Amino acid sequence: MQKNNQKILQNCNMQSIIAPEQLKLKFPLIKINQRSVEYSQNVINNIIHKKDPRLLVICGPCSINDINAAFDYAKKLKCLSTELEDQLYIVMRVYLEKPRTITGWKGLINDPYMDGSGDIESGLQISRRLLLQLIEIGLPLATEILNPIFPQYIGELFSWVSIGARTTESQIHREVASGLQSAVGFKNSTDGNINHAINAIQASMIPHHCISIDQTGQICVLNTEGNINSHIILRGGMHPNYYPENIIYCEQRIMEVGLNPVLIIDCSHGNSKKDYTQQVDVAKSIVDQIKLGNRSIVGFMLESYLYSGNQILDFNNLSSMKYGVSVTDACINWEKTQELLYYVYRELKSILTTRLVGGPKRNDRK
Ligand SMILES: O=C[C@H](O)[C@H](O)COP(=O)(O)O
Ligand SMILES: C=C(OP(=O)(O)O)C(=O)O
Repeated sequence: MQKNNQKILQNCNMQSIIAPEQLKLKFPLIKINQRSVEYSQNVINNIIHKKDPRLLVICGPCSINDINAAFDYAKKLKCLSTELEDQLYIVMRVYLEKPRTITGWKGLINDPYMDGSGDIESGLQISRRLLLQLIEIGLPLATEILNPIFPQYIGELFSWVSIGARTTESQIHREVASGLQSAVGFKNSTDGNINHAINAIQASMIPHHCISIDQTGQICVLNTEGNINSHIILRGGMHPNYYPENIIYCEQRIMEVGLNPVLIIDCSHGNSKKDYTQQVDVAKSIVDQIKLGNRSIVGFMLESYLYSGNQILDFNNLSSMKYGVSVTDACINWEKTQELLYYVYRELKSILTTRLVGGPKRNDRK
């Protein structure tokens, strides 16, 4: 038997943490809320399969850095989502892990105190408690899965998940996706390549056998069932890829592998050329394309927070951080978000409900 802290890899030490079932005992998902997560997973799966004509809107801060700000944002989003729910199905972005291009803060789970101490056990506890509170408000939640073990702790709380541009090509992430009940969006790669995401969709649709941990924390083999709710997210790369010619190219590539095209457009990242204000133009282009008859776009993503822009995270001066301003990618503010979603709602009202009639159903392989 190895002792907990005995060095296995030479350049690290180890520390045990709480098992998933212990965390869930401390912060249980009560039956009524479990039903509401399952309900919203179903709604989203129906949108992906074009059985529900509403547009999926995944909207929220680039990362969750402050529980109170997340909560304030969620309350506003809930009111708006209730108002617009006959046309738009709004899901809150609750991103708790951040993949970094080189280095940087890796999110609430990995470093909850934002001081580099990396207290992951506290990160998991704080995150699970927050997620339960957000579900209690009545919002469906979305996240990016980065660490393949974390879904064992919090995975059942999300109604939609993403595999990011930096991990779409990873077999491990495709395996995780194949074991999830919720829809999974695979981002195109950071350079704009869409083939990795299309490969990932196909890989995640079939069953896999892979190593993970079980609810007791014991290492185990997972036998996954395959996920028929996988789809692509166009997030741009070296150039934006939300223009009609990009959409048509992507639809054709997806059809070539025998699937009906289902696309979500990320208005941020490469599509906004990293200028958060341009998210509005991307969303407006999506509206125009839908009005002109596009059937493959089923939703879009926005990076939005209470206040606009972003700020540099200074580990040594946390007290000077501004409330409700992103510490990772820049976001549009709440007022702009609201204005934009009202615009989308107004422009698409009466179009969305009819656009899917006779349209291709995603589920049927061609
Ligand atoms: O959405 C978030 C960022 O684009 C992603 O985490 C990469 O961030 P970085 O390039 O600042 O590391
Ligand atoms: C990291 C993100 O996106 P991408 O993987 O597209 O860079 C994100 O949406 O936070």
